[in-house]
Amino acid sequence: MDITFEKVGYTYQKGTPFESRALYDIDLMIKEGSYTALVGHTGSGKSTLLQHLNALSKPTEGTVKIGDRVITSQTDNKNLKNIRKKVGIVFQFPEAQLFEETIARDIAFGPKNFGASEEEGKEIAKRMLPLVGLDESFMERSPFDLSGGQMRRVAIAGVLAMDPEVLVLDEPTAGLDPQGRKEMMEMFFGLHQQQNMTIVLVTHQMDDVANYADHMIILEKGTVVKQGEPREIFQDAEWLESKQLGVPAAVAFAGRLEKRLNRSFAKLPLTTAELAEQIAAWLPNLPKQTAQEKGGEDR
Ligand SMILES: Nc1ncnc2c1ncn2[C@@H]1O[C@H](COP(=O)(O)OP(=O)(O)OP(=O)(O)O)[C@@H](O)[C@H]1O
Repeated sequence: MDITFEKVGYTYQKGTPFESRALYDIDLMIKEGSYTALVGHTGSGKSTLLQHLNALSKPTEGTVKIGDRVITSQTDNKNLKNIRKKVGIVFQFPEAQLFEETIARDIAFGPKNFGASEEEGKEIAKRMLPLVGLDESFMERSPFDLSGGQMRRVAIAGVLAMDPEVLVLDEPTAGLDPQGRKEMMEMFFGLHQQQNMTIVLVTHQMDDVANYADHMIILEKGTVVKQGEPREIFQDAEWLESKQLGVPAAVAFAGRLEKRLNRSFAKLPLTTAELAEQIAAWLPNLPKQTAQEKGGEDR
C-alpha cells in the first residue's frame, strides 16, 4: 500500500481567530516496502504530517491517498477504522498510554476492539512479545512494574498487534540509553526486512537515517525542502549544515579526512562500516577482514 500526498496543506483551527497554518503544498509518496526518514527542526510540521498518514487529521487543502482511500477535507469521519488498522502510529513516549492491569491485556486492547475474543487476544499478545524483544513471562505482569524501555516495547507491541502494513514512528528512541536506542532501531529494521513492513521514522538522528532509511524527506516551516535517497542528500553536506541539520558522523569524518589528505572517496561512506572499508581500500597490503570480523560492524 502506497501513501501519496498531493498539494496537502493543513491549518489548525481553521476559520477561527486562532487558526495557524502548519503544512503548505506538500507532495510526497511513501512507497510500499520503503523505509522513509522524516527530518526537520522543531515545529517544522513533522507530527502534523504524521497524523495525515492514517487520517487522524484530514488535509484542509489537497488530497492524501492511503492505499485506495482518498482523504480530503470533505471526507466523512466514519469508516476510517480500517485505515487506522493498516497504518499504526507510535507516538512520542507511547508508554504514557499504557493503562491495563496486565501486559497481555494492554497488547490485546486494539485487536479486541476489532472483535478478537479474549483467547485470540491472548494468542496475539503472546506472538507480539518476542517481536519487541520480550518473552512470554511478561504476559501477566503489570506494565507499570517495567523499566521505561520495556514499557515502550509493550506499547509498540500494542501497535504491532493490529498487524499494520505501515508502521509510523515519531522519535521512538527519545529518552532511551545508547544500548536501548540501538536495540530498538534494530528491532524496527528487523520488522522492515523480515516482514516487509513499510516504515516512516521521524528522527533528529542523522546516523539513524544513514543506517536504516532508503528515502528521506526534509521539512522546513511546513514545506518539503528536499527529498530523495539519503546517500544523495548527504552528499551535499554544506547545504545540510546551512540548514543546521547536521550529517551522519561517518559523513562528517569522511569530509575532514578528504580535506586533510587531499583525496576523495570513490563513494560517500554513510556508516562507520563503509568508512572503514573505504579507508582500508587506501591502505595497501592490508590483511583481508574475516567474515566474522565483518559481521559485527555492519551498522
Ligand atoms: N494543536 C495545535 N494547535 C495549533 N497549532 C499547532 C498544534 N499542534 C502543532 N501546532 C503548530 O503547528 C506547527 C507544526 O507543529 P508540529 O508539532 O507538527 O511540528 P514538529 O516538527 O512535529 O515539531 P517537534 O519536533 O517539536 O515535535 C507548529 O508551528 C506548531 O506550533
